Amino acid sequence: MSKTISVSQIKEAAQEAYEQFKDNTGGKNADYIPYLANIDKNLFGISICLLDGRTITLGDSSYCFGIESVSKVHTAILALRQYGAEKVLKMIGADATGLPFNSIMAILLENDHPSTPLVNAGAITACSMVQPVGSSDKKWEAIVSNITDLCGSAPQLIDELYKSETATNFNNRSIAWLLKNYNRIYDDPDMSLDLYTRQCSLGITAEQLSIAAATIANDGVNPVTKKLVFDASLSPKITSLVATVGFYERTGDWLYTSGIPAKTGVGGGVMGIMPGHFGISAFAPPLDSSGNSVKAQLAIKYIMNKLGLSIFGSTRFTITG
Ligand SMILES: NC(=O)CC[C@H](N)C(=O)O
Repeated sequence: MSKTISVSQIKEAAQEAYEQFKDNTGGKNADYIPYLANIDKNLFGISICLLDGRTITLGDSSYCFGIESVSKVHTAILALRQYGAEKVLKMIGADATGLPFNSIMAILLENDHPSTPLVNAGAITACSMVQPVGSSDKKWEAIVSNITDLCGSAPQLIDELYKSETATNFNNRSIAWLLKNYNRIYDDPDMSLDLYTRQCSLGITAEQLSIAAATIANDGVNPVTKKLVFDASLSPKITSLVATVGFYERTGDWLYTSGIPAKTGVGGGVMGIMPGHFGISAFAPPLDSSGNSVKAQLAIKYIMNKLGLSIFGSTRFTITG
């Protein structure tokens, strides 16, 4: 089957989602990172980036919030760019853990690898892999420049968030050293943890995340800047990582109900990839018990279902207008 979807239908679906969920009061801000507990819980933005570079934005889509775990996708891409798909599979893995994002149990159960770059353990490992190994400053430059390429504009470090997170990241410190115990940290553990914490503290907008998602959906070419960010062969690898574990222990429920691979962060952002068609992002701080934004989930699900889209469906669709 094939069908055509117009840009105005996409805009209408996004507008309806925004209206329908903007007053939803479900969920609660992350409170284990003090900075996030104090963010205005009413913020809500949606952004869709089409592969011709146009963006459809609603609400607080240019509000700069903590990227948090969505950055795991970006740095996984950097590791893939620097090492290639096979080495990333060997050095980190590409499996679901079925457990919360910060699980120590997951490492103990799988001590042969940290499972995936999209949970805390694998993301800290990915930071340890970033080249040049041994230089914190140069590694940081590479991380920021990769995120800038993907988003088409630079993220801004939220210093208060970085301090807040550094002062409270005891669980992640245990993860870094446990990984060291299993020879799964490829640089200094404290430096790798600091890079991970800093990248989570980068401020980003929903619009920027939708552009990054569209770059993945567009085989590595940023649809806004037209820059080739990564080799096209990496796109399906990235999307498969996101599909497998983007919502941690709730990933199956998410894919089943939304039909789109997406990655969440405790800052309230969600970034979804519709390969060959668009990138979508929504942002709202209150989270469910797994650390996934309640309103962002509702909005993206609504848009996908309203448009009748799913990466698992056989319908081939074209966007027109
Ligand atoms: N799920 C998330 O967004 C978690 C990110 C956060 N920086 C942490 O490591 O706990």
